[in-house]
Amino acid sequence: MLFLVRMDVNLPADMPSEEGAAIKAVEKAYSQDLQQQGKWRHIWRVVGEYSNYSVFDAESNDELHNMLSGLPLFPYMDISVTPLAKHPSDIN
Ligand SMILES: O=C(O)CC1=CCC(=O)O1
Repeated sequence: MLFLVRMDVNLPADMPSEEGAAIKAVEKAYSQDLQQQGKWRHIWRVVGEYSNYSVFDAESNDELHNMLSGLPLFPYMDISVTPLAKHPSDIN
């Protein structure tokens, strides 16, 4: 099952830069592990925003929730999820 996910990141203004950099490094490793597993199919930066659009391939809502809630930046994110279905005009 494919899901379009938008993540808007809001780090606290008073978070020390070293702490922010450390969380971002762990976030990157977490994301790249899921990408290597084929679970996190796409990640695109939203131009001009600290946001991304991603496509996840999860077997269930619960699996997607576990992946998203495990993000190191999860406490600092607003996340919206759109389930995707096959379009009847898709030739693939
Ligand atoms: O930078 C972002 O959009 C947040 C994020 C998600 C995965 C990652 O590596 O960064």
